[in-house]
Amino acid sequence: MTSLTIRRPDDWHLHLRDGAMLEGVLPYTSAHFARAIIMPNLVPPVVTTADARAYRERIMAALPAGHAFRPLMTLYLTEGTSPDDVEDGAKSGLITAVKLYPAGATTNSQSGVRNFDNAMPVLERMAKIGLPLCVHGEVTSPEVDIFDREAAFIEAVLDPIRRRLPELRITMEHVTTSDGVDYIKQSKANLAGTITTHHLIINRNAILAGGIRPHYYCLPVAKRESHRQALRTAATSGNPRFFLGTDSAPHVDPLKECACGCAGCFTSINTLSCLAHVFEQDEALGKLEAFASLNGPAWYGLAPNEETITLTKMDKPVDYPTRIDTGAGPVTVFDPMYPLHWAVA
Ligand SMILES: NC(=O)N[C@@H](CC(=O)O)C(=O)O
Ligand SMILES: [Zn+2]
Ligand SMILES: [Zn+2]
Repeated sequence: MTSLTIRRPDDWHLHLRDGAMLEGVLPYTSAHFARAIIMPNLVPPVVTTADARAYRERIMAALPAGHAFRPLMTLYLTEGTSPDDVEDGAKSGLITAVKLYPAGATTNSQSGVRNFDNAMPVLERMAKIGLPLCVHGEVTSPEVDIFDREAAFIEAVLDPIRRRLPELRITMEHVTTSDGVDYIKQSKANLAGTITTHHLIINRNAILAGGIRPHYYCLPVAKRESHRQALRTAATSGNPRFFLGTDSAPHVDPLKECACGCAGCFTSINTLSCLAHVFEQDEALGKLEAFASLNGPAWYGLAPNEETITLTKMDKPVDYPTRIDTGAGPVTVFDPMYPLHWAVA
């Protein structure tokens, strides 16, 4: 197959940041994607419906002329979040989900949840009104090995929350382990998972073997090869519980290439080329539309996009920049370590 037309995709987990970085990265997402779930981990975080409304306006102001793009806003769950504010935001149509960061788990998560009991009133309200919870699923205890933090989270936090509130709809974000895949597959209802582009492509060797490569460092950290294989199988299976959340998370190069570099891979520019490559390799190009364009909207109760995009396989590799220049500084583009031949027409 040399050309593939699918419904226009959506990105169900995206970091756009703010200010000059927002202006620099948004056009790459809005060029290909119709909608995206916008992560609220700004500094300070997007905590209230008023914060989300103001952030949405800044995103719309940064949108290039002629791009149709709908940001789906989220609220950053804190122990002080008001259930009424969440319900108002959801009922007004502004808020699509609430995001749970265990405090200290990842970039700008200091204001996240420490004691899950304190978040229960909000979670109960969300279960009542059918508003999904997106979770960064890693425990933060220093005793737990960083490669085990996702599996530990499922047992220590996610499963207990689901037992307490079975009606709560939960999106397990950026699943990186076979434990996560199995847990989602086994659950009867109200649980789905997003998978990033980069976790389908790299395992932990990319970060550590032959030299330390900070641009492959993200959270949850990439795991061993068997986990990557499990993610590939899940993504290319067509199972409606799994869909694309790129977790494209730009940081300027000086903050990645230093003694204590930030976590995050910037993939929005070449995600669709990477995905077409991955799905073709696994003889599953016919399932790409389900993963990128159908399963996500179905989970969030939205219609799939009517417009389409066409991916074409070129003889010569597509020329992506190594890095882009934003007003905030240079940002290195995710390198899949092989040439990409699929291009978005
Ligand atoms: N994925 C990452 O490595 N980083 C994200 C935060 C997150 O999604 O955990 C970021 O905001 O930089
Ligand atoms: Zn995360
Ligand atoms: Zn993220």
